[in-house]
Parts: sequence; structure tokens; C-alpha cells
Amino acid sequence: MTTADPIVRIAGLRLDRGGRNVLRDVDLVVPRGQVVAVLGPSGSGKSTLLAAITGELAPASGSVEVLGQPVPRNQRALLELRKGIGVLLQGNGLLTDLTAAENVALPLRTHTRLPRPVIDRLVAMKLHAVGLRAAADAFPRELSGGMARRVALARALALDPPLMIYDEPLTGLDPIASGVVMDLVRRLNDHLGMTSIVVTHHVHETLPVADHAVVIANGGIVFSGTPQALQASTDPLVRQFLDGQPDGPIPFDSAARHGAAPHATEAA
Ligand SMILES: Nc1ncnc2c1ncn2[C@@H]1O[C@H](COP(=O)(O)OP(=O)(O)OP(=O)(O)O)[C@@H](O)[C@H]1O
Repeated sequence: MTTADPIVRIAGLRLDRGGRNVLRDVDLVVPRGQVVAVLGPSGSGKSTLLAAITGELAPASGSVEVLGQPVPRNQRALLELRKGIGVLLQGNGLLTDLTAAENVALPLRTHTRLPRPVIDRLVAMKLHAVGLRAAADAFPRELSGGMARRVALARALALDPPLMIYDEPLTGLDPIASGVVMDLVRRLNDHLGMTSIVVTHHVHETLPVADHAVVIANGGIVFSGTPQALQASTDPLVRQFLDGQPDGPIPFDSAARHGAAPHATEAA
């Protein structure tokens, strides 16, 4: 892979879940170094798109290339690729009986054979990067929601992944903590030379730090462009989502539009 190659290249992608089509005709290129916001209403398929990028979900058709290679179906090759993808999930996933430092050390212990002093040093660096070096010995229950999210971020960064994926990084955070996390997303992306994909419905907190925005609705990408172009869009679909209007071209029950029965797990 050369430095000019995109980090993610998706072409003609169709994704199905539970026998139902969720996304179709998706084309997306994420250039190296960018922060790309993937926006869209609940249930539009944002997490489904992430699942295709991390190889959890195989395409029904089309192609997904990540870090210069088609996402492998072979488990061993997939695990290798995933070492290059840091993922921050909305639930944090911190282990409650381990300290912040021990949580951050986990991926290093699992995936490397580095000696203990080197791991300790790397953990201190990652905690420092998220402004939490002083909290190294704290347990997750002793941290605020924003601090716990930053520890989870430090853990996702542990193996220096070239690609970071954030799935709803602001869920449950107050406006101040949200600002801190989004600022970190941008600064870490630039300082550590990463590329970031941020899936969220927190439009107003995310657009200021994004280089590019994509809006998913009604089974596909309905907007792709700069945050400025998104804010200026007059497309009724985009406006309905941005302005939070209940009535418009995005149906309340998006499954109904596809002519299939809503899935049992569909969010209310
Ligand atoms: N494992 C699954 N099996 C069947 N259907 C699924 C599965 N996961 C998601 N879906 C369906 O796929 C559609 C898209 O879901 P997805 O979670 O990707 O949306 P989302 O945009 O990430 O939503 P949210 O913002 O609420 O997290 C929904 O209709 C959902 O019910």
C-alpha cells in the first residue's frame, strides 16, 4: 500500500441482515489522514456498514478494501487485519476488576511479546495521550463517564492502529465530556497519523472535527461531501435528518419502505 492509497475503499456494496437488505449501492473512499463522519438516523445501517469494514459481516455483493487489501474471509487473516483497526464501542467494554492501566495493557499483553517494562511505558504514553495518566490506578467504577470513554480510547490505541473506528463515541456523555472526546478524536488522528471513521447521530458535535461527512438513510448513502456542504444542503432527506424533523422522506419505520417485515430486534 502506498501513502496515496485510501485506507478504506468500498464499491457497489450491498449488505443484508437477517434476510433483509439493509444497505445497497454503497460507494465510499476514506483517504488516509481524514476524519470521516458517518451520520444517519437510528436503524439506518451505520453499524452494519462498520461491521462490513471490520469483516464481521460479509457483503451480499460488492467489495470492501481496508488498509490496502480486500477484507479477508479467512479467520486468521481477518484477525491480522483487525490488529490494524482500533475500535471504540459505545459501551466502553472496560473490564471492571482491572485498573485503567491494566485495561489499556490488555491488547499489548494479548497481541505482543513485549517485556513488562516496555508495556508499562506504552500504557503510560497512551493514558497520557488521552489526558489520564494520573488515573492509571483507578478502577472503571471510580471514573466519570467521560474518563471511562477516554480509557477505552487509550486501549483502542494501544497497538497503534492506522485506522480508528468510533461507534457512537458520545452516547451517554454530557456536552463538556462530548467536546473533550471529539477534540481528542481529531488531535489523536493528526498527531498519531491515523485515519478515523466516526459513526454517530451527534451531528453538531461531530461535524466541526470532520473532514468529510456521509449521511446514510433509506438503505444507502444520501449525502457525501464536506461538513460545510452538508450544513448547506437543501436535500429534503438530509434536512429532515439534520433538523430532527419527525415528518419527511425518512419513514418512521424504515423497514416498511423496503417492503419487508420489520426485524424483531429493530429499535423502537
Ligand atoms: N444482527 C442483526 N440481525 C438482523 N437484523 C439486524 C441485525 N443488526 C442490525 N439489524 C437491522 O439492520 C438495520 C440497521 O441496523 P444498524 O444497527 O446498522 O443501524 P444504525 O444506523 O447503526 O442504528 P443506531 O443508530 O440505532 O445504532 C436495522 O433495521 C436493524 O434492525
